[in-house]
Amino acid sequence: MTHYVPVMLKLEGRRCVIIGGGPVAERKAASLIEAGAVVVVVAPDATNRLQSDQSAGRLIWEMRNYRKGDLDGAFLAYAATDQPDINDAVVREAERLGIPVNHTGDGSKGSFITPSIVRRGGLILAVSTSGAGPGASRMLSREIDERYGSEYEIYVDFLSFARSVVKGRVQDAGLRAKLYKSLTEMDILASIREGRFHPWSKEELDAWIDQQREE
Ligand SMILES: C[C@@]1(CC(=O)O)c2cc3[nH]c(cc4nc(cc5[nH]c(cc(n2)[C@H]1CCC(=O)O)[C@@](C)(CC(=O)O)[C@@H]5CCC(=O)O)C(CC(=O)O)=C4CCC(=O)O)c(CCC(=O)O)c3CC(=O)O
Ligand SMILES: NC(=O)C1=CN([C@@H]2O[C@H](COP(=O)(O)OP(=O)(O)OC[C@H]3O[C@@H](n4cnc5c(N)ncnc54)[C@H](O)[C@@H]3O)[C@@H](O)[C@H]2O)C=CC1
Repeated sequence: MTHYVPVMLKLEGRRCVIIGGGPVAERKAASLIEAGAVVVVVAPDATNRLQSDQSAGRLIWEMRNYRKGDLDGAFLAYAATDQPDINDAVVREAERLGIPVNHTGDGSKGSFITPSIVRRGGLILAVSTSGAGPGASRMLSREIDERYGSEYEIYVDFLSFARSVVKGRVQDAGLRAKLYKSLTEMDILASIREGRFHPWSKEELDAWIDQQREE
């Protein structure tokens, strides 16, 4: 089995090209749109959702068959047609251009695959079976969805705010490490769950940093 390496891509403003306009293309497009990517769909027909996304200006739909050159300038590519030969040709073009490509009809032919995802704000929990069983990935992520509630979004927001203040204020790497460690050790999640948590103000954080500095 392929040993995949998960990465987190920042796609805002980047051109992502999907060849194909069926339900699978629709699913990939939805997550790219959410990320603020410049989404281009090339297909002679498209699902209702893709069409409404095009009408609303959320994606560009080239209403025609794939042709070589469609991946020019792309940061990421998806081969999502129901035609194995076409999907293979898209992968060949992407490989030639050095663009990461997802082959939706046979994951092992592309250079990346898509996990099933649960999001809680900045927290992302991704599940993949390395292509072995997409349905199983979906099932597992539904279990995760039930297990991890909205408190994680508040928690991650808090961490993001607290760490950015620490980063801006504390030059000493040793003290920064100590502060990060105590942030992770505080039982913030429990206090959010019990309704005891209130987001810290900048002043409260500053006071906490000063207190930790002295200890
Ligand atoms: C390799 C991969 C390539 C890629 O697309 O990146 C791939 C490939 C294939 N999927 C197939 C079928 C199905 N895929 C789903 C669903 C999802 N598939 C996704 C990812 C991946 N699918 C990548 C590997 C993920 C991993 O590592 O586990 C998810 C997680 C993410 C997403 O697509 O966004 C999304 C769930 C999103 C969610 O809801 O959370 C369902 C279930 C359903 O639709 O309800 C079925 C039917 C049931 C079944 O077959 O299990 C087939 C057979 C086609 C055929 O034979 O006709 C292939 C081709 C092959 O086998 O390679
Ligand atoms: N990766 C995944 O999660 C899954 C993958 N699949 C596989 O993904 C493929 C696509 O699935 P669906 O979206 O359900 O298929 P679909 O048959 O509904 O849609 C195929 C799309 O490809 C377009 N197309 C066909 N020839 C084309 C060409 N030459 N150039 C551009 N577009 C072209 C069609 O117009 C249509 O929009 C299938 O091969 C299926 O085996 C299926 C289920 C899940």
